[in-house]
Amino acid sequence: MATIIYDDETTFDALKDKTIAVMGYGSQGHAHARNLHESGLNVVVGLRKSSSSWAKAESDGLKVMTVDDAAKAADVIMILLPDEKQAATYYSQIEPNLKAGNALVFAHGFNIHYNQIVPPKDVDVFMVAPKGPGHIVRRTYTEGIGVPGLIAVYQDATGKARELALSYAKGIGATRAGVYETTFREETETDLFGEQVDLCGGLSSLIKNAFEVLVEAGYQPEMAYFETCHEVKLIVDLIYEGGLERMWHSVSNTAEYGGMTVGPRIINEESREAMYVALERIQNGEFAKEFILEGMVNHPVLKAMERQEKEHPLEIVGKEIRANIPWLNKKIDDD
Ligand SMILES: NC(=O)C1=CN([C@@H]2O[C@H](COP(=O)(O)OP(=O)(O)OC[C@H]3O[C@@H](n4cnc5c(N)ncnc54)[C@H](OP(=O)(O)O)[C@@H]3O)[C@@H](O)[C@H]2O)C=CC1
Ligand SMILES: CC(=O)[C@](C)(O)C(=O)O
Ligand SMILES: [Mg+2]
Ligand SMILES: [Mg+2]
Repeated sequence: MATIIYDDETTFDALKDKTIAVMGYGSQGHAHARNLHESGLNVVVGLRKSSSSWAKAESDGLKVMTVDDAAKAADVIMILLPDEKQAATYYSQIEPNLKAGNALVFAHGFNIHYNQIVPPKDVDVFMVAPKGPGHIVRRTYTEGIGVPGLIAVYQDATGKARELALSYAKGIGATRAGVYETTFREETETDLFGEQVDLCGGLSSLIKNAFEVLVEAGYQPEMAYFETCHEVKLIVDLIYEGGLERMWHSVSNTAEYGGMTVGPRIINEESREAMYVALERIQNGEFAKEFILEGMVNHPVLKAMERQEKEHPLEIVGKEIRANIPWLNKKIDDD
């Protein structure tokens, strides 16, 4: 079983005299930088000069510098750039500015685990990985709660890496929900598996296929949207709060019996085999290689798929429906 660390078992001591550079101000970057800053820690944000987030980070009260200057100024460097861009930026702007005893930090183990970044031996390398999207990391922090986090130490040059990781996790609010100890390998492989098979890939594919079947069978797209997409959140909220048990308790007996008998026929042995194939491609590095190469040629496949997805009837009708529900569709950056 995992070791879990909570808020009252941690302090800011390891970080209180350090400068933390948060590289990137995207989904995770804005959340880490703002939460650490509001936790009273010394934060600078590293961005490229052309970044549209530069002004935003400044208006959020943060000090912004180029990646190069932020790396120079910092003791602890958290890399929150897109995974496929980290290695190039690391070798050109971060590594030349690393000093012995600095710490290099990641929110996902991809670049270390798949050998894209090979840090010098005289720095700490560890991970603080929130188990949730950056915008939720930010929103929950402001609500006085947090998203659970993982920590892992890859390299402990100073003997302080674990303590630093826990202070950092406290600074972003993760210890409020509990921090779990893991390894770079375990985090990387399970995180990729989760987002491909279940959370992002599996779920979106389930929604789209169910929507298409209803529409192809002649039902109105609005009915199909509510049934296959909108209600997912309401059902997932119950599972999130109280497990499958609370969800089965809350739905009708009809839904419970129908769901329990038909569900396994939909996500079946064939799907399970596909899950094993996905896991194997993660474990043997094939997925990582495919994704890195895709990034090196400027994402032709990803861009095409994003365009196709935007044109999907589910997205068209969904947009119209959400526009009529005032509390939906607020800009994600509003939180
Ligand atoms: N998204 C999430 O919720 C989660 C992400 N993670 C991990 O966190 C890390 C960051 O991911 P995420 O937050 O999604 O990233 P985003 O794509 O949301 O943000 C990337 C940031 O990096 C900046 N950036 C991109 N290229 C460069 C460059 N060459 N030089 C300087 N800055 C650059 C972008 O700014 P601009 O383009 O304006 O210059 C932007 O601020 C990844 O390791 C990811 O796996 C972990 C858990 C969850
Ligand atoms: C939000 C999260 O944890 C993911 C799905 O792993 C990611 O965005 O990479
Ligand atoms: Mg994840
Ligand atoms: Mg991920």
